[in-house]
Amino acid sequence: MLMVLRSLARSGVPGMREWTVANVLAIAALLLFAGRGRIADVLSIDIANLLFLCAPALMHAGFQRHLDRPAPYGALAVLVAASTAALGVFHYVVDAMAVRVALSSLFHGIVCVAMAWGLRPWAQPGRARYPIRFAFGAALTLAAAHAVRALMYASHHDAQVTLFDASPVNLVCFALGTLALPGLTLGAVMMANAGLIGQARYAAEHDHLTGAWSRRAFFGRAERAHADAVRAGRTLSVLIFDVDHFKSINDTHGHAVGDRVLADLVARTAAVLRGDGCARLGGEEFAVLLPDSDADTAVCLADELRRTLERAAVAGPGGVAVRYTVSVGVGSLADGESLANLLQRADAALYAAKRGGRNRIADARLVDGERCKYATSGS
Ligand SMILES: Nc1nc2c(ncn2[C@@H]2O[C@H](COP(=O)(O)OP(=O)(O)OP(=O)(O)O)[C@@H](O)[C@H]2O)c(=O)[nH]1
Repeated sequence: MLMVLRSLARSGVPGMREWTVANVLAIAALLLFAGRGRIADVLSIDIANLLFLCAPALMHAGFQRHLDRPAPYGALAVLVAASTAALGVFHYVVDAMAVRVALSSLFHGIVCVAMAWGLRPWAQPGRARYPIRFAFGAALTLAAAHAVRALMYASHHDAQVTLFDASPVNLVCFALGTLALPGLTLGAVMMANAGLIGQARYAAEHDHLTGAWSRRAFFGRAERAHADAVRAGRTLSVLIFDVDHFKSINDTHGHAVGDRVLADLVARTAAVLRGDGCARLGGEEFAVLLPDSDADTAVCLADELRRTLERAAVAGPGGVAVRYTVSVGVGSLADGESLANLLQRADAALYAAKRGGRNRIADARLVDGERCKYATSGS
């Protein structure tokens, strides 16, 4: 497990450092426990117990950080310190191993309950479900097992117990101790992997600058929307639009202001056309799919968008308001039409709107070769 965690060390996944240190401490603790009788008691009992308490505490801190929550280091440190002090009392004042085992299990049980509560799957919207459920189940199982173990040892506190007797109880506890951290770590690695896959998918499907769908995602979504519309006999429209004279905005106000215009355009488009979201096809060209919208509705929405953007402004150098406009091509799916043809007609309509003077929309139904018989335009 440690090697698996090491392979993910440079992934930048939040919580990875805590999970790795937890595993190192647990291994060190188990080695010290195994040295009982051969090395000093302070190492094989006190230090080993301390490290063994720190391991689940760090696992919990790692899960919290992974879930974008603050790690409760203060509370965990107090709990570890109090438990270590109590373990010290039952070593140096009254040497009672059963009580030490019960206390250690009580600590593990409490931390595992806190861990399970932090991982509760119903409070993690937007995360891959299986890894969260696995880690939650592992934490809950461990909490229950430690609770049983704590009760068992607490009720036999006067019995002479050693951890290395081949009794059934010890075997169960040994199996628990061996599988506990790997089980939690497996959950952590699954969550880390799911997070990395999610990030990679987001990066592939979104434009970094504006947050709009990427060109690749747009074509995937358009294919699905087209297939749905054909199968159900429903309408489908598409808007393709482009910032007018964008080069001159860049040249006049700088590239950073041009970037701001693109981000502003995407945010405003999302507010006007809630539908499928805006996609950046490249440069300053964008598209929006409008499922269940016929041509007339799409023309109205396109004009609402054009008017909204015409009124918009972003801050330029020295606080100057930089305005921009768009030209829009509107295409609506005809009977039996392919997606490629629909997009090609919407694109042709966009260029008709550009030729018509910009800051206007052109309806693909009315574009005939080089001529566009109909376009709505701004002032
Ligand atoms: N700031 C910024 N500029 C970009 C980005 N991508 C492309 N551009 C610029 O967009 C400009 C596009 O210019 P043109 O294709 O000539 O189009 P235009 O000036 O908008 O003219 P029309 O479309 O005909 O109205 C180029 O200057 C590109 O450098 C970007 O991500 N950020």
